[in-house]
Amino acid sequence: MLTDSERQAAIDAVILASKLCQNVRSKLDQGASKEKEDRSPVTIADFGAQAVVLNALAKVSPDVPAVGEEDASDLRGDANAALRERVVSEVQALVPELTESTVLEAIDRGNHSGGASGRFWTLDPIDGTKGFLRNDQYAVALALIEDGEVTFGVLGCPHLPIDWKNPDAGRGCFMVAEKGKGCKQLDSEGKSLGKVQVDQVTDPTKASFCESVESGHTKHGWAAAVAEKLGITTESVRMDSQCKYTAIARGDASIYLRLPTRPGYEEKIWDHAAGVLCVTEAGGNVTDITGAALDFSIGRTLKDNRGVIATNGPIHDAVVTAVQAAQE
Ligand SMILES: Nc1ncnc2c1ncn2[C@@H]1O[C@H](COP(=O)(O)OS(=O)(=O)O)[C@@H](OP(=O)(O)O)[C@H]1O
Ligand SMILES: [Mg+2]
Ligand SMILES: [Mg+2]
Ligand SMILES: [Mg+2]
Repeated sequence: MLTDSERQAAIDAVILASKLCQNVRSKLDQGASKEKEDRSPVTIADFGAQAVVLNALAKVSPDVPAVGEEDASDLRGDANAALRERVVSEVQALVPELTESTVLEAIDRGNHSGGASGRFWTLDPIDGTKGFLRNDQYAVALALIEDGEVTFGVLGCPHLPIDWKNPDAGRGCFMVAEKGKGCKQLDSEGKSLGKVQVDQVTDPTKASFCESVESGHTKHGWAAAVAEKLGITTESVRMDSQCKYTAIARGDASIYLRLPTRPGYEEKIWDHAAGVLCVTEAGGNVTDITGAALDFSIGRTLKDNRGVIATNGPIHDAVVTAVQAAQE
């Protein structure tokens, strides 16, 4: 069971980490990022946000481990000295008492392997790093998993319009979902803007759908074929990161398709845990492309699932059927 102090610490930590990300984004240069072994990008903000969140959680729940995307070994050694110094300096601007060694220690708290028993946090310090670097959407995603089930999630979307239809009216949305208690939206000060709900579309031809910007992360051609089968005529909305889950939870869109680009890819638990709970607690449904529930109990990845389909609920079966029928 989530305690009141864990709930508040998690929300505060995601808001603080989002501030760090926005600070870094205002001064991005070539030295602010590097390529990881898998050739994906990581920035000083990914490391800094992981340090800020896992340091805060260590204070409130020291015995609860964490599955985090980033690893401090990417920051150690002489070759990474300049990047490391910038990470520490960004963290200290917000949490002055942290030192280089406590920053690295906090990042390393994310090395847990996950699994089916007990409680652990999972954190994606920046989801959609490519979007972050493009000045586009990104998310700070934190969830609590208890005995293999996602029970709590905080999804920070620092650049997402509070009102999708009115992007000039302010940005920065923080979604908080708790199993059995719904999903609410907070502003960047942590003030509640009320509960959110998925849209009520029951006719798939009236549905709108969203998908990743990056063609390496989802098969755009397959999604276009699904839309055609469903009779959807509006263009897809391409958006980076778990902000797509926010879009479904708030009723900005009805369908999020993440269709595998290659056979061996295993989706990571931190790429989905918080977003999935936001959608289900807002009344929607999330499965893989076969219609099976996502299994967060088997380690750091969703290795028994392929792809993701998130919808408002009533149209879910029709979307799964169309995804199967449109498979190349
Ligand atoms: N091949 C493949 N298939 C599916 N997903 C992959 C793949 N490779 C990477 N990733 C993960 O995609 C995460 C980014 O999410 P999105 O695709 O929704 O955002 S984006 O439009 O690409 O920016 C991204 O998360 P971050 O690394 O946190 O940005 C990756 O974990
Ligand atoms: Mg990454
Ligand atoms: Mg991610
Ligand atoms: Mg990430």
